Amino acid sequence: MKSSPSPAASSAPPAGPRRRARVAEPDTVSRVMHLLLFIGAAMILAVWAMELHEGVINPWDRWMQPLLALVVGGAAVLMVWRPTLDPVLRPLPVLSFNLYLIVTLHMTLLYGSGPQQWYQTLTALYWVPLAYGCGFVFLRQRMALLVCTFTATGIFLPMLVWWQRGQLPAWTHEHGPLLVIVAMSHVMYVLLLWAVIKLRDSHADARDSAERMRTLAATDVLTGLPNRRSMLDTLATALAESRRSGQPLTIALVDVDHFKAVNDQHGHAQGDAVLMQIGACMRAQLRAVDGLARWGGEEFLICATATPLAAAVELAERVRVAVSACPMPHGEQVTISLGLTPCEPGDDVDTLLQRADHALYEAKARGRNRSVTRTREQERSDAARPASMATQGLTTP
Ligand SMILES: Nc1nc2c(ncn2[C@@H]2O[C@H](COP(=O)(O)OP(=O)(O)OP(=O)(O)O)[C@@H](O)[C@H]2O)c(=O)[nH]1
Repeated sequence: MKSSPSPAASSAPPAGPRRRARVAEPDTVSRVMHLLLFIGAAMILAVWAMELHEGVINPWDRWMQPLLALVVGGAAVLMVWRPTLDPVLRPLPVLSFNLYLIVTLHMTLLYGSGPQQWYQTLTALYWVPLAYGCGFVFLRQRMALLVCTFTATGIFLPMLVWWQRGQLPAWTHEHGPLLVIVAMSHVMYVLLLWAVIKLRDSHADARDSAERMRTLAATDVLTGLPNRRSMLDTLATALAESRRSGQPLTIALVDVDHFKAVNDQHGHAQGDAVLMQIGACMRAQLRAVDGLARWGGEEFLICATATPLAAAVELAERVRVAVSACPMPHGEQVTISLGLTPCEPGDDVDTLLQRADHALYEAKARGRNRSVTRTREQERSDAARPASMATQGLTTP
């Protein structure tokens, strides 16, 4: 046993509040998208009603706009009603909106006339950047880029060709350059949106890998349990919480008995497998709220929150019996020793660990495969007496 109270405990950073994942949950994203679709459908209907009321609506928009509102709103309703349909239906409103804009623009140019033709062309062109934005919000990056390119080409190419061929009689010489400028601005919109989405994705990637690094830094590679650094944070938090709420807190330092012999007789790889099995076996005996960490080497630490010493002794016994009954990869029984100590007024992480270590030392000294408790009172009276008369903690079995 190489057990020592943690000098690192005092220098450990105080446990900070757990960071909340900043990446939005998928259902939050979906909810926002559904809301956007409902607002979109309402706006299309509002535009339709206004144009109808003002008498500036095209004959084809009389039915195309309500149809578009129906598709957009209907898709939103279906997505809310059946969330599994969400990924399938997501492209539908975007594609319909883009397609509608292409069709209404061309219909306007082919069948509209006079100033109304210009009004309709311009109003449709105003909405196109919104269609690009929807593409990047609702679709995957590549798909969005494809849809936007298709929409921009579908809108501007025929217009430029028709203008070039003089097939747009109401258009003067200036309309051509104007059209080219608008087309260029649309290319810029799409590129800008694409850059923003790229940036957002790379930020999300950076956040994910930072999160992964944090998890790795707090996890023991062999057992998958929290490591010593993480447990020091947990202890500091649990101690502060215990002081604040007055709830009891007990910790137990656990050491595998004669583990060196396992390594020596069965090899280091089997030793590793035994440690993993012990970790899993102990974790299965604890409540989810209890902390269990690989403290180092063949040592583990249990942090039993809201647990008085008497209950922790029962818990330690349960863990000890479970480990000794647990089938091990090398086919032999393995036992553990535990040193328990309750959190008492005036304790900090260091004093707590020190007492647990003393208790563990005593468990080893008394023959191993047992748990021993140690309180502050015992520490004080031991300090006051000669070593030969030191009091002994509660011990099992
Ligand atoms: N396989 C393996 N062995 C480890 C690991 N970490 C520490 N050990 C071994 O654990 C053994 C601990 O031995 P000791 O400290 O002498 O204690 P022990 O043999 O368990 O005896 P007691 O604790 O006194 O019962 C050493 O042989 C270490 O090499 C590990 O990650 N994997």
